[in-house]
Amino acid sequence: MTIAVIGAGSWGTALAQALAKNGSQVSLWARRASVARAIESSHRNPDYLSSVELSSSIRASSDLAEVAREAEAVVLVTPSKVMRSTARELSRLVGPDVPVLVCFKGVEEGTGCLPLEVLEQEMGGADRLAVLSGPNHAEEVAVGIPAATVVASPSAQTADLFQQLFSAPQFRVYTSSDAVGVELCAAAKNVIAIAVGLSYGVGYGDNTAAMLITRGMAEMSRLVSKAEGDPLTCMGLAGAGDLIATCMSHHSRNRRFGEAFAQGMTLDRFSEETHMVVEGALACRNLAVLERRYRIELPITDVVRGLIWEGLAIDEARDALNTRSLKPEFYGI
Ligand SMILES: NC(=O)C1=CN([C@@H]2O[C@H](COP(=O)(O)OP(=O)(O)OC[C@H]3O[C@@H](n4cnc5c(N)ncnc54)[C@H](O)[C@@H]3O)[C@@H](O)[C@H]2O)C=CC1
Ligand SMILES: O=C(CO)COP(=O)(O)O
Repeated sequence: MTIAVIGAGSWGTALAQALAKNGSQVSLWARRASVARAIESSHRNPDYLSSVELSSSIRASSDLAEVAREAEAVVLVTPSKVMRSTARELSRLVGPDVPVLVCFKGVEEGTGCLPLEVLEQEMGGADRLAVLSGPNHAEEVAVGIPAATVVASPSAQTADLFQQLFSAPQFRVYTSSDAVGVELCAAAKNVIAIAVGLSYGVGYGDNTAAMLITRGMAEMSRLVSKAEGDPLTCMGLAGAGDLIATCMSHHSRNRRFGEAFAQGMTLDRFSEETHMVVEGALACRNLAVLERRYRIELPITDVVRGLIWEGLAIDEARDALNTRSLKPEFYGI
């Protein structure tokens, strides 16, 4: 099949490579023409995963129309903040039955819409849409270190298609019908990873990290239940799996940002220096819409938002969490 991969950052590059190694012809869209040209001429992405030699079945271009024209399926790997504008542009370029897979992680600013909701509004056809998420650091997937992931879609046929396209001995792909659960876990876990990074950054220990991860799971479970996802998804690869990988791995930009922020780094400077996206920094704001809509408490998400965007001090954040009213462990789930 000919697959358009939209976004040539770390994850787009790794997924393009995975598809090409499985026999697909990949057309990779890079926002910057210089990156597309470099991939065409050297079979390496100069800015992301530059040590990985890319398959000759990957062609790159910065012209979205050229990349999308022949596509039999589309894989979206831009930052989440451009989900709607990208979907709108693609709706004019790809046919109404072309399957589309979301691989970015986040919810829409202002509306709290989940990615598949936004895509359905802009491109139509819920059954052709799917989301892929799991404990998958691009740096490891790109070099074939064993990993597993989940593809969720309202349509079993669409989930099966993407499962087939990506499955390899070193990359095990499960399917799920719970797209809502997978999308919410993907957005929420990045916020918790920032909290864990912050906690290590101020010198707290492994007990604190485990507390944040486990109570972060409670927040994810609350969100997923209220949004009528399947709470079991929180126990799976897209939930607990990705939460653990992101909170514990030094590959994680969210965790690294949290550590750096605790030591005085700003979000703008981190983004400028790394040229990488810190999805949790936006998600902590965007999830507040859902927190209000569902009348649930997301206390860790609240303090991360307070720290990054509202001038909350670390000591105030610690106290805000640890002086909450005492309650049974599984209250509100
Ligand atoms: N890196 C990873 O290991 C994984 C990343 N993801 C998700 O994939 C999505 C993309 O992240 P990465 O590939 O890691 O990117 P990255 O952080 O490695 O690089 C940023 C990418 O975003 C592009 N970009 C920046 N502003 C843009 C704009 N206005 N419009 C279009 N593109 C723009 C840059 O050109 C670059 O390709 C994020 O939602 C991330 O959470 C998901 C799983 C694993
Ligand atoms: O989603 C990821 C791993 O599954 C990547 O996490 P970071 O964006 O924190 O690097």
